[in-house]
Amino acid sequence: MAATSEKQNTTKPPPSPSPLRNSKFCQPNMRILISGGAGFIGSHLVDKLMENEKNEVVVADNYFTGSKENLKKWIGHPRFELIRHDVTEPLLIEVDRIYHLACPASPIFYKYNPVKTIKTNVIGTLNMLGLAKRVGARILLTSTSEVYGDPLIHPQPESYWGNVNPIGVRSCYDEGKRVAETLMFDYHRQHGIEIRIARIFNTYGPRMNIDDGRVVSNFIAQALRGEALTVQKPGTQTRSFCYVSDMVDGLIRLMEGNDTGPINIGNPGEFTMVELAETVKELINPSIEIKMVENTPDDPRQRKPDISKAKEVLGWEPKVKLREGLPLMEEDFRLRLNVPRN
Ligand SMILES: O=c1ccn([C@@H]2O[C@H](COP(=O)(O)OP(=O)(O)O[C@H]3OC[C@@H](O)[C@H](O)[C@H]3O)[C@@H](O)[C@H]2O)c(=O)[nH]1
Repeated sequence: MAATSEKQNTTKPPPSPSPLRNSKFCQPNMRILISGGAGFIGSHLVDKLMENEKNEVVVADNYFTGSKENLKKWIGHPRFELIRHDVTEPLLIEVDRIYHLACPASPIFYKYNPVKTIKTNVIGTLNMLGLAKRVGARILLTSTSEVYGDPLIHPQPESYWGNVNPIGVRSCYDEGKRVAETLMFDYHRQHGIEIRIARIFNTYGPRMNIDDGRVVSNFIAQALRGEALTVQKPGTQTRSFCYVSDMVDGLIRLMEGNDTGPINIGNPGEFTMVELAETVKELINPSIEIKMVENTPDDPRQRKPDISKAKEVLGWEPKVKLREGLPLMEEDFRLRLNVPRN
């Protein structure tokens, strides 16, 4: 008997959040939850989704790394709602879509309280999946390129299983996101939940926290303050940087497309950290120094997305080159650091 009802569960379409969704006479808006919507990528996603008048956007954020400041233009808007909420606690609301972004993403912040980071990834994702199951919502998880660890295959396709240290200082994040991906697929297979998984590669743009600790924000803030750019050794390690508007475009395409993923969303332009420092120096402050400093354990030596799948399945590829995106971020940092252009 139990086996039969379990089998039925996998074939049954997920429940509709409300009878109104199927009504001929009422055309309700699409209600979208964004966990972590007050953060850097989340707030840009809010801006884009709010452009569509058929969308109602609900943000749940605990403000650990996000801030109300990022959403100030929407506070009070009739189609927008902001809830102070930590995803490690259950949330009961009716929504059609869930973008599950909540988790500190900068290594400094996710390593600050690793137990909390893993709880956010595991219990937070369970709670969001529980909500998706109850109300029949489609859920997108923002996973990470860190699931590939220190990759031995380059560039990284989605089929690569990764090279991750399970007991290292980064594992609260990379193993946490790997478990989150597992949970997504288990809920999909076991309960028929509609899932989407994006593997986000390094992303930059306006609204990154000034003291976020990640490399692009560090270098821009240092260049504007006239401080030396701190390249962590050896400086030959590579990353590929995606501008935030391209990232948001990729996430929305993935959510509204038909493929579960995982799909890499990132810019394949690859730079060493020395090259990045030289570019920031040239564009923002040619008189500053570049200094080599100690690195942290398990820093991946190379990272570049293979985006063939995103191109084929989503018709997506990034448009903004690093040399175009850096000045846009510089403008925002100048305003916030109060360093006007001479
Ligand atoms: O001041 C700095 C900061 C960082 N770095 C180097 O820059 C590289 C990138 O470091 P970041 O801290 O920006 O980001 P990481 O690539 O380590 O992690 C990121 O990966 C992808 C996302 O999921 C996350 O946002 C984040 O975890 C590293 O090699 C690091 O050693 C510097 O050279 N100088």
